[in-house]
Order: sequence, then C-alpha cells, then structure tokens
Amino acid sequence: MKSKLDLNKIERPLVIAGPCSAETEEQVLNSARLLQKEGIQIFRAGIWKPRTRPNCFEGVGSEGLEWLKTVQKETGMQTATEVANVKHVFEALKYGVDILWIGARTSANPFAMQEIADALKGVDIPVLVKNPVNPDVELWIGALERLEKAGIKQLGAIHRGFSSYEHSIYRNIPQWQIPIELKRRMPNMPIICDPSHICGNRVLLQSVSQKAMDLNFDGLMIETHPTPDQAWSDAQQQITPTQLTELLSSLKLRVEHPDGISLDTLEDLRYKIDQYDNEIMAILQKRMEAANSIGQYKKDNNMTILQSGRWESILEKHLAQSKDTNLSERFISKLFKAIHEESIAHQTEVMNIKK
Ligand SMILES: C=C(O[C@@H]1C=C(C(=O)O)C=C[C@H]1O)C(=O)O
Repeated sequence: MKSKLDLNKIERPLVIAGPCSAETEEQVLNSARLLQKEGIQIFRAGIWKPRTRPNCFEGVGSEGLEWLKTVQKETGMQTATEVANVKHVFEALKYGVDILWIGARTSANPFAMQEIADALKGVDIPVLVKNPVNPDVELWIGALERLEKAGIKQLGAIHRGFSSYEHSIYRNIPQWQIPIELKRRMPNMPIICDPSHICGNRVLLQSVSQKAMDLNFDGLMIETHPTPDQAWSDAQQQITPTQLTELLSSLKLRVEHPDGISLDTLEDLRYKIDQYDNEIMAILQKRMEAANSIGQYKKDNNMTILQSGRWESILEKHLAQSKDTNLSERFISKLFKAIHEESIAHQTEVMNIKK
C-alpha cells in the first residue's frame, strides 16, 4: 500500500505532533482526538523509548501499536513512531504504522542503521532520520544513504540537536550549522526540526520553531500531551494541543525566493559582502604568510610552535575588543581559534614537512 504522505511534495510546515510516549490507550486516543480537532494530520507516539538509564519508563511496546491502529481508523490521521532495531521495524510494519523515524542514538550506529535499512528493503514507507547524538554530519548523511541504497524513496531528516557537556539553555544544542551543511550536501532532502528535544522545556519552543522556519526547514515535530505535567516521559518539554495551535499560528512563514519583488537592493548589499569577503581572504593569506616566516624562525631557533602566553594574550585582547563592536564574544572566540589552528598547521608544515 502506498503511503499518503509524500515527503517529496511537502507543504510547509509539515507538522507531526503527539505525545513523547504512548502511555495508555485512553491517553493515545485522547491525544489524537484533540490534535485532530486542531487540524493536525500526522500523529506521533513513542512505543519503544531509548532511555539513558534503566528502570525508567521504556515504552509500552507492541501493545501500543494496536492503539495507533485505532487512531488511524478513528481519526484518519497518519501515525509515526520510532524504530531502533529490526524487531521494531517488523512490528511497526505489521501494525501498519504510516511513517517511521530513526532516533539519534540509532543513527549514530552504522551497524544498527544497516540492519534497519536491510529490514526495510522493498518497503514503500516514509522514513525520517534524526541527527546522530554527536555533531557529525557525515554520520547523519551515512545513515540517510544506507536507507536510500535500500530503496527507500521517501526520506527525510530530523534535526533534534546535539549532546554536549557544555552548559547550555538547551537540552540538546542546536548547532544550526550542521543541518545547514546537510541541506548544502543533500539539497533535496526534507528537513524537519524537533524543537521539543532541542529545548527540553516549553519556554524555548516558539523561538526555536521560528528559527527553523527562517532557515527554510520543511516541518516541525513537536511533542504534545493532553496533560503535559503528568506525562510519563519528558514532561517539561511537552505542550497541550491548544498550545501547539497557538505556537503554530504565531510562526511567520517566509520563503527563500519570493515572487515578484525586485532584488536590486539585495544585489547591492551582496556586492558589498563580496568585497568584504575578498578583503578578509587577502588579509588571512597575509597573516598565514607571516605565520610561515615565524615557523621558519622557530625552526632555526629550536622553539616550539605553540606559544601559550602569546596565544592567550591575542585571544584575550580580541575578546575584550569585541565588547565595543557588533561582534559577539562567541564568534570572536571561534574565529580566532580557527585562525590559530590554521596558523599552527602552516608552521607545522614549514617545520616538519617542507624540506
Ligand atoms: C604565530 C605564532 O605561533 C602560534 C600561533 C599564533 C598565532 O597565529 O597568532 C600565536 C601563538 C602561537 O601559539 C607565534 O608564536 O607568534
């Protein structure tokens, strides 16, 4: 049977909503009915929950798949759930789940991904792949490619943020440059944002959803629960179906290339950007030439490449200067660390590689 959702023809934003976990039949049906009233067409619910520690609620298992079937029959909504192994795939297919997604812990594991891809050979069902927990775009692409090779025609990516030891307001740091890179590498791959797992709390959901729309993401997967505070998993990040509607109607939907407007002003501004970029390139080249000469000096005088005191003072000076500019400390820190790394690479080449 051909699935109704065509991931290759999405009307933005595609919305997938439903509870983090299927808990009871009543909770599942109640959630679905409320979402259907709000006009949501795709219902999500976790049946098997990968939890960091044992003795947490790990999902109701296959029993919940019956409830998803009732959701389809009663509301006409399509259903989506996470599969993490071959058994889950077969069970979900047996019960007619419409859309599958692969979680972040699974997409980080090429063996698990290959087994799932093999189990899906010859099946025509949309499959969405969450980014791996670690910020590695290659791993994410690899997971998608394994499914592509297995013949899955309707593929999509879900951005759910990345684990980090860094203290952050987010549960999983968005690292937007990673989904942006995925879009560059796989321009036709639909990308759906999962603000619930990025934020880990309700407060930030709206701003992250708006940002995803402004980055031209194709859709949103948002966790909803009829009584979020009573949810058996991830209570703090779930919202009610009514709050979901409020959130969705607050979003401003912009397009990448609007019809019928003159681009003259934009082109003038882009001309300026191109000039500045050329200047940046020329300056960086000159800076690396100086680094090469320093490398030669250090080689001749038996000095180490890394000079911690000098590096510390450069970084500190520019971080302090950034306060009087429109450049953020975070940006300046990243920029100078990248420059320093490249400078060290140049000196290493001069010292140890070049004859
Ligand atoms: C260029 C030098 O070598 C290294 C690179 C630096 C840089 O590119 O700014 C600074 C300190 C060193 O760790 C240097 O010693 O001055």
